[in-house]
Amino acid sequence: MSYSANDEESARPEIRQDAVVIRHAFKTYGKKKNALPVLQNLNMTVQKGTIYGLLGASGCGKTTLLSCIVGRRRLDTGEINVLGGKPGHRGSGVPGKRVGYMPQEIALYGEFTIKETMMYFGWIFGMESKEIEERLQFLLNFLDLPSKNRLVKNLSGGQQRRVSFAVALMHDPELLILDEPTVGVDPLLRQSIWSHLVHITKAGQKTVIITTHYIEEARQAHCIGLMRSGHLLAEESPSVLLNIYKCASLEEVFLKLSRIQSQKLTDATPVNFSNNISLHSMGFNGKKDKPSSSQDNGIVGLNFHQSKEVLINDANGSIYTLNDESYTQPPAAINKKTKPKSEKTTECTDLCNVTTKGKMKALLTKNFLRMWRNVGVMLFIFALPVMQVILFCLAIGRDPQGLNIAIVNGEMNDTTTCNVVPGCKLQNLSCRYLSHLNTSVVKNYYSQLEDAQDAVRNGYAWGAIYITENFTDAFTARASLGRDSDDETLDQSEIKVWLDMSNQQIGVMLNRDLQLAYRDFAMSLLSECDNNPKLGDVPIQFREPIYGTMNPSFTDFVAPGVILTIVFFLAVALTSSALIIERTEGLLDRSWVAGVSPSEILFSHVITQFVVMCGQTSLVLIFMLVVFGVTNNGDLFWVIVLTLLQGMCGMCFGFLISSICELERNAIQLALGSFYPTLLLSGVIWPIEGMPIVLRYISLCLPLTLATSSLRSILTRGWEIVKDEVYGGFLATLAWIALFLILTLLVLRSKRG
Ligand SMILES: Nc1ncnc2c1ncn2[C@@H]1O[C@H](COP(=O)(O)OP(=O)(O)OP(=O)(O)O)[C@@H](O)[C@H]1O
Repeated sequence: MSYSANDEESARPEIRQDAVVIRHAFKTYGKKKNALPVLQNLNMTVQKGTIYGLLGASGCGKTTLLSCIVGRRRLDTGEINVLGGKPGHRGSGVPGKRVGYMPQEIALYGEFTIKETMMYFGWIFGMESKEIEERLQFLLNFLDLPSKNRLVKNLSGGQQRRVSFAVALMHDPELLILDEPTVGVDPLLRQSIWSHLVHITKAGQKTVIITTHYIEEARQAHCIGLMRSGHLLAEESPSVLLNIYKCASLEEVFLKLSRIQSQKLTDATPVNFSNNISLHSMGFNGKKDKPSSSQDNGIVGLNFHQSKEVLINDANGSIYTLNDESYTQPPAAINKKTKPKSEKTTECTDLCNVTTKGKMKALLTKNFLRMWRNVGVMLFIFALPVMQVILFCLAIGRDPQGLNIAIVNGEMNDTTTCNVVPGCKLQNLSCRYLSHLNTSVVKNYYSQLEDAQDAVRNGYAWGAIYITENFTDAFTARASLGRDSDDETLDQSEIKVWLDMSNQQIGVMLNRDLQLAYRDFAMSLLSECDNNPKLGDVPIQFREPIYGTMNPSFTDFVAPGVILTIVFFLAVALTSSALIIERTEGLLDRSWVAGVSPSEILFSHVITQFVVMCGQTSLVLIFMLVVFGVTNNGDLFWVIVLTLLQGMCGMCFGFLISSICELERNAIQLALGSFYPTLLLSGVIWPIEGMPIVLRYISLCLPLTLATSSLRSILTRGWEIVKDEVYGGFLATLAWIALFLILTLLVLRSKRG
């Protein structure tokens, strides 16, 4: 036998306080000018201690209305009063623990067990673990849930909905808002859910607003709001509705009212339906609402009765209208004193405000537990920076080896032997020169210049070298005659080179090596003959450099930027979808309604990701500086601090992306899209001094640029923090962190409203 709220009707006190009062509510999504409002001049009154069934076709605005009641969204215009306060206002307790909200989507963490789910929400509501355990046991039995240790993702759809329902019931809230809780639930359990709702409202302290597509089950509600296209067509107790419309089912009532509304829209004239009962006509002052301008324009508002209505003022002060003799029962839900109370909440005591500490405990546990449950992903997250550093150090900055050179040496008897004559012997000087070419070069001998050049043309060699058959004589004559040397002597004493300069790095390196080989050759010869190798050297003396080494490596130049880029973009990757995943699964909404603020959510993610980032930063620095021996002449402390700060900066940038983007793929595109411009413009792989002046200024405005040059100065120059180029990088990074955080909070707040 069904247990109906209306069975309790007679036992109820007639005058009740209002739990929810909404007046003249308008709400539009998107651009207000062109869009049709989702809520249109909607009035609603939910009495305390009742079940209010909100019924209506899909898309009529039920969820929107509920989200305004729980403070998740704001009305464009109109007034809303929930539990004596305005939702979203400090001290109202809404959103917060006064409300239990079950959204339409499952909105649960799939990788949590039922118990962990309850613990998370229980802590957010400020409950003690023991209290949560007790409540959990009751809910497991009541909702016929499987073992509390089962993972939510492994439950059936119906079981997941029941867990979601259990979360809403967890803290025994004053106002329970349930968006289709009985979808996918078997009839027996559906009945027991309704019985429970009737039971908890019996004492008059708890209020339930419930939406359902099973219209008939709403017969058990104390009051029903029939909604269509953003209007409330009727707001009455089920028995009164059936009585007035002389229908056998609520479904019929709804169809009848819908037809009337459609007809009115077509006729653009007021419709007086047969019995002329005012179903919903009271304003805050207990008088009939003045027809709104929309009604004047022929859009149906709340009042179907435009005329012939009789206002009844009963002995209890309740006001209702009646023109139907068959109507005997006074409407239970109409209260004369429906004016919303002052925004200052009267009932929400300090107990309503759960401390940030409790919520942070819940949020941090949740974040770390999620990581732990995805341990494979976490291992990858730590392995990734190590792989990147190893690949960078192995693949970048080393001199190319095994470069083929095609050599035609006219002084050699055949193409296979080139005898170096040691000491001060002026014989086979070409071979002596070639012996100074370093080991990165592979010498291939050819007899004809044409063949050597063809080898370069066909990609078999990076350069062709041609030495004449009189090279030694001509070279010796040139050295002894000096300015008196004739052109032929000068020409014959030259080593002629044709390089493949299509690869700038290899071409420049071969150019350098060929010239260095000549310097070594000349110095060794003169040291043998004149005992003074300096005569053979170029007359520019490079003394020991003030910073760096005589042979600087490209790795040392790029490493600071690479360290920061790896840490920055790993943090971006880690955080750029963090909020989106929660938002798309409805979890963020649920946490907000439970009373968690955007800053608490953001802060909990910052702490969690910071821990991960510390691990990543340590690994990057250990592999860069210790394993691969990248130069560090500075203070390791400041290197660590700057790297961590850059990680923080990347993390905050990720949060900003995450808060802006609705879809994960958009966030990924934005994160990836920002990678290359940042890498190219931040002076990581090329000095910004080489950029056009405009780009240079743009470069200085990027988060990595000043930090990179700061870290480079610490590592290679060993500069202290007091140097402006060094602390400039720290200050710029801090400024970026602050900017990203502020923007994220602003975006989150605006989306919450
Ligand atoms: N975030 C949003 N942005 C734009 N339009 C939205 C948004 N949320 C809802 N709407 C639109 O507002 C209207 C009402 O949606 P709402 O979800 O409130 O309906 P509903 O009555 O709860 O539907 P259902 O019973 O199917 O859940 C729909 O036309 C929907 O497309």
